[in-house]
Amino acid sequence: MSHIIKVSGLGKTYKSGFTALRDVNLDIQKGEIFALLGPNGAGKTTLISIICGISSPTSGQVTAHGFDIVKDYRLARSKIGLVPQELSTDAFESVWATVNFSRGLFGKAPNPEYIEQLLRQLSLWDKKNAQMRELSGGMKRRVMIAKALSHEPEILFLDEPTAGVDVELRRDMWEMVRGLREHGVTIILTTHYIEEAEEMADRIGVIRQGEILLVEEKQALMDKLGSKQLNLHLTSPLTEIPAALAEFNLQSELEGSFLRYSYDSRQNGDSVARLFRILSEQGIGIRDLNSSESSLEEIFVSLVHEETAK
Ligand SMILES: Nc1ncnc2c1ncn2[C@@H]1O[C@H](COP(=O)(O)OP(=O)(O)OP(=O)(O)O)[C@@H](O)[C@H]1O
Repeated sequence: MSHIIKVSGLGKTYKSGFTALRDVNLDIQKGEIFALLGPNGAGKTTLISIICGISSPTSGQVTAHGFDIVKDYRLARSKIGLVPQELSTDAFESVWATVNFSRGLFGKAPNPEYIEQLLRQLSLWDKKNAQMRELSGGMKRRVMIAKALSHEPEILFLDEPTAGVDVELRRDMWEMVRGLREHGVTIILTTHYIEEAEEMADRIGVIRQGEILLVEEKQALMDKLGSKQLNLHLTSPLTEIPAALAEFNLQSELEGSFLRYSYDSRQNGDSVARLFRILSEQGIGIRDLNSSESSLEEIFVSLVHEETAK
């Protein structure tokens, strides 16, 4: 896959003197769903605002579809749709009018067929003549997405798309975003919800205090999520781990009175049962046991915490 957005050495210091982004480097691949995770104030909106040309960078460079977002602003911006955090529309405008108006803002010729297809895809077609004030919160959000896609961009930014949205609607949104991806749109979303990133993203980026801490395939993070530890408290300490147990890569702790077995909970098959069988064959008694696992949430919290402690 080739990249559709390239962020290089991006820095942002606001007029107040506050540095919101430091040396951010990020490639977004064409056709992916990328989730940017980070606590409040981490710099997510600042980063999106710079890529979308709303705010200017202090240093570094961003290209969208090969166009520099400062030097070739119009061309770069024409490739991007943005759904901001706050919903802002004219209450008395119809859905049809407001979406067509957004398209016009990009200097694009009217294309009623495209707008119809868009509204159908977002399950808004039967509301096309409704005024914005007559719509539910979820429908308003979908109109914001239709507005963002009205000029046929290839990249869609969703800033906190499901903040304050109920569980059912959140699932609908996820479904819809997946549908957009199937239509070839590259999607970058920011979220506070780990679950949302787990559910939706191909890759996850974590940002904290203006710095990107990690960018990883979701699957790789899920593999960490699947990692489990089984801690065995033995009846009597072992001086060494018997060769018969070598396949388990056990760690011996507290002078042999504890054994720790780390395994992938999704691919472990019957390894725990086998471990117990061999322990019993070897005459190794177990006084007590417990197991623990790491979740994406824990990985995220510990990453963010580590940085705070620095
Ligand atoms: N115009 C501004 N002038 C000075 N500081 C600003 C300005 N806009 C944002 N900041 C600061 O920059 C930091 C990053 O803000 P930003 O809105 O990018 O964070 P965020 O990750 O989007 O947060 P949230 O999850 O709360 O939306 C914050 O500390 C914020 O106070």
